Amino acid sequence: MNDPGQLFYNDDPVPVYNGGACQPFAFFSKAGGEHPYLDPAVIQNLLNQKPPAINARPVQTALLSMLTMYKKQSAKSDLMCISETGSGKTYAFLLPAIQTALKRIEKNKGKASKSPSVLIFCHSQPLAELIYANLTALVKNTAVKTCLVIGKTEFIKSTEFDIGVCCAGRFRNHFEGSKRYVQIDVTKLDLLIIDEVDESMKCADDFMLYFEIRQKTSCPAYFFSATLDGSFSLGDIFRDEDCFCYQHGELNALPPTVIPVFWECDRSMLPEAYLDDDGTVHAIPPTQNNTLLKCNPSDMIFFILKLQWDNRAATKFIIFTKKTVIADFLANKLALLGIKARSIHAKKSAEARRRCFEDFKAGVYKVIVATNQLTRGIDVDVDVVINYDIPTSRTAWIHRSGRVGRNGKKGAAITLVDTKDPDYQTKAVLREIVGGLPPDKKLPTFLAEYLNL
Ligand SMILES: Nc1ncnc2c1ncn2[C@@H]1O[C@H](COP(=O)(O)OP(=O)(O)OP(=O)(O)O)[C@@H](O)[C@H]1O
Repeated sequence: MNDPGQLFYNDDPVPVYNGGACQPFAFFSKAGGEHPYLDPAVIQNLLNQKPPAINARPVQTALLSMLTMYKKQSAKSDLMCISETGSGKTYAFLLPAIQTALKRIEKNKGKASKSPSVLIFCHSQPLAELIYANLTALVKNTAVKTCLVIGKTEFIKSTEFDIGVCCAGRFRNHFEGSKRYVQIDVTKLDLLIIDEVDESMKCADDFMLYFEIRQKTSCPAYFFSATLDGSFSLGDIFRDEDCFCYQHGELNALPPTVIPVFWECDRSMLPEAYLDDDGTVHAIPPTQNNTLLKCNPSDMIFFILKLQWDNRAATKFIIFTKKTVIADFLANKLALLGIKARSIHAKKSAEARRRCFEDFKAGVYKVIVATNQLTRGIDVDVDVVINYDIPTSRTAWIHRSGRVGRNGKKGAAITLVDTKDPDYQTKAVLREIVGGLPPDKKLPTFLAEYLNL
């Protein structure tokens, strides 16, 4: 977290306020003094967060520096911002978004704008809901009007808002407009923000929408992600002739706060953990020096949870799996074994997801079983991530595992590996995952043998 990262303007490294005597952005609140960029109400809202945001994270310092030290250039230029999972990118783009909207409101002398000043796009509804919750908390007691434009909600009736948080599919209806859908005018946009850019650009329809928006406006666009693996095209959407880039941490790697762990499982083994007729849990605790012996993956998860709880090592867990049906199966199996768990995936409503997160925060459930839809951007306080299966790409594994080790806190990411899995693709992804680990990371023997390393 002490590493300030590096800001570039047209490939040249440029300094940011990162320490020494001159650090107006290291703190959001300077006792007795006005912040050089942020509105006092927004600062108060940052301080009211739980826990309060008092110090700016490096990515936030860099962006605020860019907007003030290089005001003329940043008024026109795009930004590509790559910073590790959990490093604070959400506030890093929300703060400029809010200030941009406030500037428009001031220019309009408080009169409502007929079209948005800032649009923030992200690839999934749960992420949009989370960003929107952060946004509404930060604009409290300001004149900024916000709007959530995502599927499975009512169509918006008015375009008189300043900042919209959107998913491309629903936004398309309002972009084109019709008798049924009010049309959002993007020609007056002041700032376009695309979060999880590498994921968003992989979908052809989303890509086309961003392309069309960029054709209609000359405003700057900011792109954010923790990964950028080259498996997608930025096309003309990122205007790289005059641009800023920021990077914090190693590209496409886990932050050092995440400890990756690999455990061997065997899908063909019969269940060992079961509940008998009188409700007693029978489990053969397969441990040896605190390491689990091989068993089937759902039992493995039960034993991992027990081991961690018995040793008071961790309290809250998120388990990832590729399939909705497996997420439901695992949550049910854990519940049968007396562990309160909830599954959360695309087939659940926004309201069910919101309740699940609230209950999880309150400690009603200690375990969430999620699908890939929750892989990116989701910020819940967990100690351990368990990868029940190997995801479809190394970047997905980084994002899944990056749900721990956030905001400077340490956490473990356990990946279950079935060495009998015949799927060539899974093995190839695992090889990429292992290849991207720090060179001094010691691999368990079973994994090194399985991958012929
Ligand atoms: N300045 C700050 N002070 C205190 N907490 C902060 C600060 N900035 C961010 N946080 C907290 O750190 C956590 C991680 O931030 P955030 O979700 O923005 O990370 P991210 O970089 O977007 O991660 P990901 O790539 O996984 O989406 C959040 O809980 C957020 O509230």
